[in-house]
Amino acid sequence: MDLFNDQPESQINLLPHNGTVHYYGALMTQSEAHDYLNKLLETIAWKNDEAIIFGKLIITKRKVAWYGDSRFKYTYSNTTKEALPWTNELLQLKALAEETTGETYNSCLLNLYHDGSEGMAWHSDGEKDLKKNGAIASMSFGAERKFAFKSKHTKETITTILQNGSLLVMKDETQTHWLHRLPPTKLVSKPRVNLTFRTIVMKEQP
Ligand SMILES: O=C(O)CCC(=O)C(=O)O
Ligand SMILES: [Fe+2]
Repeated sequence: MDLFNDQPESQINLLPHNGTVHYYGALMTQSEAHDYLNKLLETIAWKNDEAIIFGKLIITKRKVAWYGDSRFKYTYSNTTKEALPWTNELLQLKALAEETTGETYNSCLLNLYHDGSEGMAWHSDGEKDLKKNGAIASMSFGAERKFAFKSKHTKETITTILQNGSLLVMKDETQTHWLHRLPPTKLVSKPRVNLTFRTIVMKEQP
């Protein structure tokens, strides 16, 4: 809480217009967050990500994993992934994200950045399998990294720092009007794991 502002940090919208982003800061002690980082590094089925960009198969250094309520299929960057069943830690963290944000989620995309040389380029999470304007809850473990938003219209940018054990939520029209990215940095040599809890819309799945 800031002395000159009686709103708790989590109620402040980081975006000036056309979307809502709340940052809750760390939801647990640094040592609890560290234990989660180690557990996630050990128990998640990490794989290098594959994307088809301009018809070319790209394999990223960053690792990813995809978990969900049932064996959801999820398509992004022209590749389709099938969700694995929740682990104990993911169920605990999903419950914490749901309780804190007052929303529910049915799936989680995980990213492992081995060090600051790995990041994620400007994008928005507007895939058609996602609930339109649904909340996306982003939890971070390990190295602190900068996270940035850029308006698709005015190009203004907003930057924040995602701490170990922290939660940020993006909702309303954020994905329609803003891009976000995780910039690479030479200042970070430790790993970071990010979890984004999402809502996939149930469709007829083969
Ligand atoms: O690592 C992060 O904080 C962002 C991840 C992200 O934007 C995504 O998975 O869509
Ligand atoms: Fe994203």
